[in-house]
Amino acid sequence: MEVKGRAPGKIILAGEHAVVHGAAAIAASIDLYTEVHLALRPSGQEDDLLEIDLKDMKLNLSWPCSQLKEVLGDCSGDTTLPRLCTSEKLDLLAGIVAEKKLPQENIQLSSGLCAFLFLYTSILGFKPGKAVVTSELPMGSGLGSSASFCVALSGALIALSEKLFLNANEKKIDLELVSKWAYEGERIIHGKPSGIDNTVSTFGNMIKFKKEVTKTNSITPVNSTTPLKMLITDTRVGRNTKSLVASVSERALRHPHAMSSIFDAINSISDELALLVESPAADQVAISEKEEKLMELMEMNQGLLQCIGVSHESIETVVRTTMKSKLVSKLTGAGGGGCVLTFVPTQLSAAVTENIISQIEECGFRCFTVEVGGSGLQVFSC
Ligand SMILES: Nc1ncnc2c1ncn2[C@@H]1O[C@H](COP(=O)(O)OP(=O)(O)OP(=O)(O)O)[C@@H](O)[C@H]1O
Ligand SMILES: C[C@@](O)(CCO)CC(=O)[O-]
Ligand SMILES: [Mg+2]
Repeated sequence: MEVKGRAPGKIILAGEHAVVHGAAAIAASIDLYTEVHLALRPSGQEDDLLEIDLKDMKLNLSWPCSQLKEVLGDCSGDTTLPRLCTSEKLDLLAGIVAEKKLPQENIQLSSGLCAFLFLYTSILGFKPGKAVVTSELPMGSGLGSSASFCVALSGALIALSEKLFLNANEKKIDLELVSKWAYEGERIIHGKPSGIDNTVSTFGNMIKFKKEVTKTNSITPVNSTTPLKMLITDTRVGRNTKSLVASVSERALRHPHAMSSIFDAINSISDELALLVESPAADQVAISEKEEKLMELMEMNQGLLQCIGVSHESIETVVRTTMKSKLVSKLTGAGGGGCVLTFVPTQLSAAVTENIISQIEECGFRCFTVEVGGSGLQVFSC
């Protein structure tokens, strides 16, 4: 029995980090995807294995199902009720992954492998199977690679469990359920995620997201009335979202009032950006005025992200370089390196755009454009 889950990466136009602390944020899916092909194997053999093949990293790992069962104990539960990976279980998972002695250059994969083992055993138990993972997204770069991995995996697992247990071959997949399971995977990778990344990777398009504590998260579609063209620069500076999110929380503990004011300001930027993106623009003059305001909001957000300590010298280099051409750039995702967005006005000529890309790439960075606001999770029977 085989299925494939395919989920997009994302950009955050405004509100990253502040969204973890209750502010609104605006995110959109992009047309770069992670795919997880999942196949169950006949069970009952002594050497039943659970295998993952990370094609892009040329890394193939497997664990005997009997070992997983012995170490993790009973993982069965109601797959319609996503549950937290406890710290005790995470320690057990980390131990199982550590036994594989990952090469140093792949050590950051540990959290992803823990998320894989947790989600697989929580949804399918200890059935032997193989996952083959491929991705177009740069890992650890702010484009939601972890969320697209968790969403594609959770979608494939739930589709397979429904085929298995409900004989529901073509049942429409419950996207809410997928997003909730993916969030539990993101908790392993991000530590304290807001939920925006797995939400936009699951549902696609563009959303305004606000994390709620006492009730379900507030998710509002944002319908852009004009095309949004973004140049993405990958600074190729690796970083770790979990540690960046933690550093912001620690700064908020040291400066509670100042940081709360910054989060409030970012909340207002997100609210204004959503209204602006949805506002009508009848002609090119109106479009240009709208784009000027959007760039101002992005510029203010970048300034506040620098305030909370998540910018980086490489990000500031892109900001300064594009500013020379009166363009605005802001980090996207957790920052600390990774990717930077540059808004491309509709009136900017291809020649000027190419010249700006050359200036940025002379700094050793990689530039590319993406389609903003495409589809979310797709699940295919194989
Ligand atoms: N295709 C993949 N296969 C396995 N693990 C992955 C994959 N993509 C991401 N991961 C896991 O997620 C980690 C990167 O997640 P992280 O949240 O730090 O960066 P990101 O999601 O790319 O950026 P951001 O969260 O800021 O958008 C990797 O180190 C790895 O553990
Ligand atoms: C930095 C952050 O706000 C976005 C990461 O893409 C973390 C989160 O919301 O989970
Ligand atoms: Mg992530």
